[in-house]
Amino acid sequence: MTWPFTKMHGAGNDFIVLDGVRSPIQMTAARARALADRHLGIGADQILLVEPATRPDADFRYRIFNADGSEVEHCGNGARCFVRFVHEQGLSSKNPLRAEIATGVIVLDATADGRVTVDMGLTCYEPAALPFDTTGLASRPEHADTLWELPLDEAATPGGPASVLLSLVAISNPHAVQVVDDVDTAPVGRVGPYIESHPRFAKRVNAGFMQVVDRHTIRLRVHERGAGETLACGTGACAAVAAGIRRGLLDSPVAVHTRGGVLDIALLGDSLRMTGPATTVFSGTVDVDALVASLPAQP
Ligand SMILES: N[C@@H](CCC[C@H](N)C(=O)O)C(=O)O
Repeated sequence: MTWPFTKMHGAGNDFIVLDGVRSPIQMTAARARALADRHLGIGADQILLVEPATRPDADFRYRIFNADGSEVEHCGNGARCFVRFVHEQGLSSKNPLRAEIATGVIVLDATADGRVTVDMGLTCYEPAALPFDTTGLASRPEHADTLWELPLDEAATPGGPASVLLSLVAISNPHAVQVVDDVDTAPVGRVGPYIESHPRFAKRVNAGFMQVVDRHTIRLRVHERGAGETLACGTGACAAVAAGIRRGLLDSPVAVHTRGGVLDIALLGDSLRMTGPATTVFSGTVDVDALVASLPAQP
């Protein structure tokens, strides 16, 4: 099965984008893993699949698969690349576009300066929305936010703090955000995977580490569920800004400095708007089943 693909990135968060409109694509976890493999495949943080919409109020359906093969609810940087892909491939010239994601419809607007603005859709701060099991945990109110104190395993943080204070945000997908003094020295590589797979998060979680620079500027690193640390995470940037505003640390708009570039986030009423770049890198074709067959069997 040979598929045409386009390699894209949004602030360094990289994607393989597939056109499931002109010919249907059967994505499986094994195919997504093989495509995303950085040594044996094409390499990507996520696979994006553009399909015909299944509801009348959307132009297309937009599906997202993490590098580990799991299908997820949302991807902010990917949403910007989705718009650029649809326009460049001639699938539609409409702007703004309405894209169906797992939890509803998001609105995407390619702006005159070559960037894309995404209205990110529903945001929820209830632990049950992630879901996160709060049984027996200490909580602390901070302005409009509730912080949850998650004990850390000594093995995950040798010599580090015994617990971490998390803001919980669901932007269709789940995020746990903590404030750190300096993102460069934050233990993202050790604590990120620990939080991602903590049993209290039944569907795992994206773990954000936010350094507040001033009331309109943060630095951010995100250990993404199913992909590891990425150069930028769009939904993670929105979650961090929402949490920072609710904690009384930030005011909208906020410039989010990631390792791959800057994302601009504004909170308008209840709605988070993210603006940032979307870049096409190259196109090609791939024999996906030959790729799957060439990979070592999973244990
Ligand atoms: N890179 C993304 C988020 C992709 C999905 C995430 N890893 C999850 O599992 O929820 C973004 O830009 O938002």
